[in-house]
Amino acid sequence: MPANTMNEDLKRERQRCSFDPKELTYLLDGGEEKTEERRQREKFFLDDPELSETAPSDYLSHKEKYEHAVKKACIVFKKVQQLQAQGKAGMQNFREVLGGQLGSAILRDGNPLGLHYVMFIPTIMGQGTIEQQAEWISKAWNLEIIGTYAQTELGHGTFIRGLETTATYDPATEEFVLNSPTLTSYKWWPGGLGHTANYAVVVAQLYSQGICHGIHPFIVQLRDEETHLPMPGFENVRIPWNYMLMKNGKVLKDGSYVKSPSSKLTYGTMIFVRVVIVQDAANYLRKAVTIATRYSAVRHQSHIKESAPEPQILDFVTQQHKLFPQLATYFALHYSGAWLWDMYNNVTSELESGELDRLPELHALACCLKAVSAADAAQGIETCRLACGGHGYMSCSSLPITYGLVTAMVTYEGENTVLLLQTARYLMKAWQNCLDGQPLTPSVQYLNSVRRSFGGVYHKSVPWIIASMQRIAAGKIETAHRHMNDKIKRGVNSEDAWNETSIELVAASEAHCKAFIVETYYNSVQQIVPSVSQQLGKALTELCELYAVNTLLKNIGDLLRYSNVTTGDLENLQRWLEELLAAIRPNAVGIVDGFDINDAIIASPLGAYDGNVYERLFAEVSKSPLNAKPVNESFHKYLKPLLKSKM
Ligand SMILES: CCCCCCCC/C=C\CCCC(=O)SCCNC(=O)CCNC(=O)[C@H](O)C(C)(C)COP(=O)(O)OP(=O)(O)OC[C@H]1O[C@@H](n2cnc3c(N)ncnc32)[C@H](O)[C@@H]1OP(=O)(O)O
Ligand SMILES: Cc1cc2nc3c(=O)[nH]c(=O)nc-3n(C[C@H](O)[C@H](O)[C@H](O)COP(=O)(O)OP(=O)(O)OC[C@H]3O[C@@H](n4cnc5c(N)ncnc54)[C@H](O)[C@@H]3O)c2cc1C
Repeated sequence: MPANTMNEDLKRERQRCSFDPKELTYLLDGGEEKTEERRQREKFFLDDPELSETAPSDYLSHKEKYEHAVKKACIVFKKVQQLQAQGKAGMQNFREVLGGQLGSAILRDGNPLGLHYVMFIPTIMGQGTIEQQAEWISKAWNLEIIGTYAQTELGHGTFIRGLETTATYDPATEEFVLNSPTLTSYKWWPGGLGHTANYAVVVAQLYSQGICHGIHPFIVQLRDEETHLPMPGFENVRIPWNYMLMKNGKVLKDGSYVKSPSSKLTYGTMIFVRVVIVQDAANYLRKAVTIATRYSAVRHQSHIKESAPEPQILDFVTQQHKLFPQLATYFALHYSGAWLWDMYNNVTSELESGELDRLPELHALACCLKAVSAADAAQGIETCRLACGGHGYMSCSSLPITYGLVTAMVTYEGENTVLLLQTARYLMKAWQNCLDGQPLTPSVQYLNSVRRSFGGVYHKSVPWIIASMQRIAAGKIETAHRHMNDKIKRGVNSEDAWNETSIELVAASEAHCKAFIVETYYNSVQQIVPSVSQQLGKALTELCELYAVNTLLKNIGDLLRYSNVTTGDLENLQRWLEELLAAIRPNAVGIVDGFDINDAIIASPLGAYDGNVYERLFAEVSKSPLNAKPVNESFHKYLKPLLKSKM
């Protein structure tokens, strides 16, 4: 590959960008100093020869992939420890390096230590007493033990009250006896459970004095700390009394049970991971859209005008319509995720002082935001893949693997439909409160004002779109509430009525979440614009407008159903969409440059900063062992005899 050459199209794109991409980078990182720290941190890991790929892992066996992953995870861990010793890394960096964008670039096939940092340690922090934290956290932090989070069983993932593993307290020995007696009670899915972890937080039904007290977390040793041999299986495994995490519900030594202030505090780790997923989904989407945007600026194909040369495919408006909403969606999820993270931290400190009031609202928002961000990021990444034509299908483009990672988010940490129904539960209560004149929490305040007016004359502004989306959400919430209550009045019991109305409940929940995202995104941009250059402010505003217009236009049916919008208004919206695509076009490459994703994290010949797509693609395929010899052995073994026999 020619060294140090920059693709001419990308050079031109960079010259025409109206703002300085560095300004966007600093904004996203939280300042120039933070950008420098991040870049140094990335360099520290990515420049390590032991961590860089010698060959793409696609050509390794399953076993080899696992072994490479463990080796790299250990190197990464030691390097994080070095940073820690220099005061340059904390828990957040562990998560970033071991689970986030940087981690997934180093450990392309998954991180055997991921659950240790993302769930095992956070569960001990959130569910353990001070003494338990003191005992376990430092061991876990220093990797003297390796943990995972074992909740899901072969028979149950969603319905955790149905878990079958039991933990029965034996006051005579002051131990819990854990049992997974059936095939369906096998712990199934926990990351690292197979070969890596030697401890787990096991979620089990607690029995004491003959009474079941529901699910609780227990620390269980899985493997010998020296030999790593598995401990005897899950039949009557005894663990000491203080291995039950007892910050919330407790069993006293005599076996009496002390209830938690809320049984849902046991579900705290799930809220934490859902909150983290929103940011993570956004980051994967920005990686995919960086690849597809740079590729679309370099790739020339077909004609717009017969008389002109083949254009960059980014000049096709349909291509812009595929990619620019993904750029905007990244920002929408980024700002909503940041908002949710703040709320999570505030509510968590309130919980520490015994205030539980805001937990239901946090749960409702975390559920729908996790569901919508995972689904939209997955769909957006798939759109980016398709936007790269055949080359997007290639594994080396990194788009299929990125899609694979994000589509898993739709299922884990609460399957999306199930989570949207949790939010719907909250919305049904909110609507009832609204009807009864009861106070509403901030995220559903809009129900009051929308209930008073279903009107609103079109004007070309994001606030009009927010009001329209709130109208749609309120309309859907009202419809689902009314239909469910009609059924109940006709004698259907409330559980069946819920199930029969669940399509509308899920739709109401999604609409509520989309309205929340647009509003949060808009408010964030409004706050940012005065503090950045006029050019960047304009670019950020255009993206926000695009997200709002495009989201509304994807819901034309709902808009017609729940508002007094006219067909003329819809035409105005379509024109606005097209104007925004044209306005964003010159800045598209600048925006993805502003994301400042290191080429080693991009890991795609289609999306490198220099735009040498074809040279890099060629170099990539030449790494395949299949291309090492001109004739593969299988020709002599199988094809040749077959060809001969036909003669
Ligand atoms: C940079 C780092 C990147 C990190 C990226 C992450 C990578 C990690 C990779 C993989 C991790 C994957 C790990 C897992 O998947 S672990 C397993 C996760 N499992 C789940 O999420 C299970 C989903 N199921 C549930 O959450 C629940 O069972 C349920 C669906 C909510 C139903 O529970 P239950 O039947 O008990 O509850 P009800 O429906 O009856 O509701 C009762 C009331 O409780 C409220 N509720 C429910 N959950 C919570 C909660 N978490 N917090 C607060 N309140 C909660 C619910 O709203 C009801 O309230 P009400 O007032 O209406 O009665
Ligand atoms: C990659 C990956 C990693 C994971 N890591 C872990 C881990 O580390 N630790 C761990 O404990 N678990 C882990 N899990 C398990 C994960 O949390 C569960 O798979 C998830 O919670 C979904 O549960 P399920 O598989 O039982 O799906 P199911 O609940 O069986 O879902 C199947 C279908 O039934 C529907 N459904 C179920 N209940 C309802 C309902 N009440 N109303 C309407 N529809 C419903 C769903 O919408 C879905 O369409 C992981 C899973 C994956 C895929």
